[in-house]
Amino acid sequence: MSSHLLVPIKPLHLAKSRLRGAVGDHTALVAAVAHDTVAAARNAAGVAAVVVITSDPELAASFAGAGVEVLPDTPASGLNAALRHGDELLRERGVRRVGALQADLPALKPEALAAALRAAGDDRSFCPDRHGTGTTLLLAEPGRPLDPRFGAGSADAHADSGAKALHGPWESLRCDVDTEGDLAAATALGLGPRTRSRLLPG
Ligand SMILES: Nc1nc2c(ncn2[C@@H]2O[C@H](COP(=O)(O)OP(=O)(O)OP(=O)(O)O)[C@@H](O)[C@H]2O)c(=O)[nH]1
Ligand SMILES: C=C(OP(=O)(O)O)C(=O)O
Repeated sequence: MSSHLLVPIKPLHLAKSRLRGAVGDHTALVAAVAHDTVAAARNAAGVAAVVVITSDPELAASFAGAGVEVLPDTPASGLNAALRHGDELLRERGVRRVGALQADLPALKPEALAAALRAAGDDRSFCPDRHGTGTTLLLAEPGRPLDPRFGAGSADAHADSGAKALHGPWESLRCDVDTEGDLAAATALGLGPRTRSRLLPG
């Protein structure tokens, strides 16, 4: 069954604080990473639609311009609250299967996401990040709430919630970028075009 993927993104000036200083224009890099992530996800087999959740006006405009649906954040702050709100909206519309994908996967390959979605089947599932502690993708069971538990130690939290861990040859899906070391790992896997032109101009 195909999935609708929610992609939450903080206001640009607040996002990816540990990457400040890694490049000249921090907000442009965060936007480039998010656009590469969403573009790859939209091209993955098994993804019915990608829906961005953000209250950042610049991001909202650029994603809308690219034909991506954008939902605003909820008044209740925080990542899991934003995801719960998006999940409720989608399920009210009759969407059967909802997932959450992190916005910081600049090397993501559509084939990698498609393979992980196939491996998930109809199970509640999650993909741990390359460090094994965080989560890059969470999938609800069809017809069931997303019940997101993102934050420090979210891989264990999602496993404790009954989600199946997805392990397979999808390094690009596991490579979220919080630090300069993560950016180097993503660069080795092959960056998406917008991130590449920010980091490796010319
Ligand atoms: N829409 C929305 N997205 C959020 C919110 N909090 C976090 N996110 C997004 O969720 C993902 C993980 O967020 P965090 O780990 O809190 O922050 P980060 O920007 O990745 O990095 P740090 O500044 O290093 O903590 C990122 O894609 C964020 O942009 C929120 O309140 N609303
Ligand atoms: C919030 C998470 O991501 P990050 O690696 O950006 O902290 C998480 O993995 O649950």
